[in-house]
Amino acid sequence: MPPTLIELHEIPPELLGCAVAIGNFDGVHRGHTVLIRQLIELARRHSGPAIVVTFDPPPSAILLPDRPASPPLTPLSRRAELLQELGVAAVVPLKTTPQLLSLSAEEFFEQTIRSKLKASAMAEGPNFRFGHNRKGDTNLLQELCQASQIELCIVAATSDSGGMVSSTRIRELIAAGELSAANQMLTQPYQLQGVVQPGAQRGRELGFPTANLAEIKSLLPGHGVYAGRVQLHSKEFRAAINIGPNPTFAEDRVKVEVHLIGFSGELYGQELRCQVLTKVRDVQRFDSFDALKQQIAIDVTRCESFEHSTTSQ
Ligand SMILES: Cc1cc2nc3c(=O)[nH]c(=O)nc-3n(C[C@H](O)[C@H](O)[C@H](O)COP(=O)(O)O)c2cc1C
Ligand SMILES: Nc1ncnc2c1ncn2[C@@H]1O[C@H](COP(=O)(O)OP(=O)(O)O)[C@@H](O)[C@H]1O
Repeated sequence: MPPTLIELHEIPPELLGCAVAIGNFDGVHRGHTVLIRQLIELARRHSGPAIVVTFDPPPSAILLPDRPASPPLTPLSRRAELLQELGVAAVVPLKTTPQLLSLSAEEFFEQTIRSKLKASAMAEGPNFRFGHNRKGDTNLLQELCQASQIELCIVAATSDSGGMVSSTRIRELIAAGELSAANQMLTQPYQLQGVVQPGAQRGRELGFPTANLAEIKSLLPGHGVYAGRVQLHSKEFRAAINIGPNPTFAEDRVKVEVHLIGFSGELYGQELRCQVLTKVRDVQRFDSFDALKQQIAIDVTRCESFEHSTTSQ
């Protein structure tokens, strides 16, 4: 477990008296960044650390067991990493059990915020809900905090031209292949992490070997060819990524295939992190091996020259 992830029953004394934000923080988007900045300011004023309490798995996985759980934008370790980069001292993952979810809002506040963390301050968004059946809202939180002399800061939601910045909106955009729009809302470009496994060994014959990623624990973008970036051995490579089947070879299995532009070497078994920046085109069936090869060459040129721009946050 990375050092930023700390279990609630293992909180060291130096983390007590912290400023706390509670939530899923999936994706770690621009709205989360605004809230975390406020949290860090609170922590500074109270001379304590800034801590995020999150849920593993997300409560919806327990509350709606019949609905197939959509993979997260960020697995817990990535979420913790991004939050740490924003200045959070530790992330406390609460094991989401039916018992945890059956606690009333008051019990949850008493047990977690007051007794275990001895929080001095809290920051939450206006939609924050807590306790059994999501009964607790920001009004109740305000009352509980006041009674315990915990400073509470309700941070206004961040919006853009499409509405409120939210993990749900980002998830929908990613599933639809609209990575540029999704990335505008994220703190860092969307990342897939996986382990390179052998494929059909066709890529090298095409002149474009592709590292096939397995064990990906986050939401897959909709099928398509994407421009991306890979950090490998402290060097950055542009990448051309194919997410989807290989219809040219009548292969239906969905694969995530990453061609690292300008790299040669062996990647089997290695863990690879790949940022997915923008969609270049849909996956197509080509009439011949050569037609596919020609198109991939065009894709690679486009992906190589794609400049990812971030809005100032
Ligand atoms: C940039 C890029 C674009 C691709 N586009 C398509 C496509 O449109 N249709 C298709 O059938 N396969 C496409 N592929 C996938 C190739 O068919 C696949 O990489 C090749 O069959 C190698 O498979 P392997 O890694 O299992 O050996 C693309 C691959 C790359 C890298
Ligand atoms: N530029 C590159 N991009 C991706 N993989 C590469 C590259 N150069 C070499 N490789 C290696 O080649 C493998 C992919 O070759 P490929 O013929 O597509 O085989 P496979 O079907 O097993 O993926 C990768 O897993 C990696 O080990």
